[in-house]
Amino acid sequence: EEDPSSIISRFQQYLQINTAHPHPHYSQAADFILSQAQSLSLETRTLEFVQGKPLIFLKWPGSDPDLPSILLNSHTDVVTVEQEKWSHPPFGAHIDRQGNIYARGSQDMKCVGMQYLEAIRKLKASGFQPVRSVYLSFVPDEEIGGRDGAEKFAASDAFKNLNVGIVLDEGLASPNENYRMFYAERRAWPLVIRATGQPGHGAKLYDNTAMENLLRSIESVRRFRASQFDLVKAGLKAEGEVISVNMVFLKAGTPSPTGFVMNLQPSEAEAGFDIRVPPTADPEPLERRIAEEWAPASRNMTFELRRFKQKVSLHAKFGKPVLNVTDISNPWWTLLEEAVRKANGKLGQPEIFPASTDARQFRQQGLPAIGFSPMANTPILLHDHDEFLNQDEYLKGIDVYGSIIKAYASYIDHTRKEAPRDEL
Ligand code: MET
Ligand SMILES: [Zn+2]
Ligand SMILES: [Zn+2]
Repeated sequence: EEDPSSIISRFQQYLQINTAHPHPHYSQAADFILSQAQSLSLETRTLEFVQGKPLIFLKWPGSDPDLPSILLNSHTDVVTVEQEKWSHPPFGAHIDRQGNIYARGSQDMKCVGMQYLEAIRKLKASGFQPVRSVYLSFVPDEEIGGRDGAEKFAASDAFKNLNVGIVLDEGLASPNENYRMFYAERRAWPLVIRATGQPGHGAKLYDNTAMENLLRSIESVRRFRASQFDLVKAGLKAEGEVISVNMVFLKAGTPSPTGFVMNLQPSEAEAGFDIRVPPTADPEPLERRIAEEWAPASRNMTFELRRFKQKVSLHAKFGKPVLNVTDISNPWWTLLEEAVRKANGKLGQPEIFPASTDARQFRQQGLPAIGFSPMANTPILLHDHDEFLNQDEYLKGIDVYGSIIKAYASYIDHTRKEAPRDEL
């Protein structure tokens, strides 16, 4: 058995590489991952769909190359930090007395990328041989939409040749003892609404100012937000099952240079919203609401709604939303549950991921993708200040992945042919 402190120190090394947007140090991360892969004798390949944005791709060959393979995906980038608001440097990976490791990416999701590798290290040391091939992808740009990362990867011939049968990707920390798992995710709909109006003296009361127009929209957005949030608060819906709307920026007017007098009413005002739409929601009423209530042309308003490219309508074909099947006919689900239990982990009910992640690129191809980050008894700190993960929780997660990878990589279905990919 390897000394846990060397395992933790490798995690710290990865965390210390600053891969925060807008200038992620991708080549440093790539070098680190490649050196880890070499120490594990994994086959390595670097794909660079866009220059400067390497995607590292590793293989542990299985004994039966005809069986669909396992893909363990993780992203190498992290979101930016407000450095001065952290108790410990965000790229220092400081460990405090309780064993909490502080770093941007400690939860989202450098933990997972390293846990895959550490689990493989342990399995190799134990003499385990996979039947199915196990692939690992370390992708760039997830936090900015994945266009130059997972999206191009999932569409590539390189990916098709892998004959992937199941994808694992990120989940979320769980404040209680149950790990969380996700079978689908909400869609991000970034929305900007703009109001224009007559400019004028700050002392004058008149109708149809840009600010008034924008404020009326914001009030309407807030009512809708509350209606959705109430469903969650009442326990009627889970977080991933409602539409969330949060105002994330406001821009209007010119602050007074002296601070004494602010007497200009601006002619333009705008607000930005992070909207997340569950796959179970009908997008049309929301689109109508945006056009008619939140940014009505009748109030001189315009809007920009950037919906991430969606090759397949979630409502296509079956007349009901296409989710990744969690029912018992999907063997990967049951295997995961058993494997987690074997490693002494507990699981909650499958959920819809309330944020968005690269898993959608694979799901859109009809592949089952499970979101899972083994962090129990951990506050949810992704994108927050002082993001941390406890070292014992991290080590436990390695054993959980060891158990999952073992189960997946040795799974042979004797009873029937493997389910074909969902036809989309
Ligand atoms: C649609 S891009 C997703 C970026 C990030 N993972 C988020 O959920 O905000
Ligand atoms: Zn993430
Ligand atoms: Zn994130």
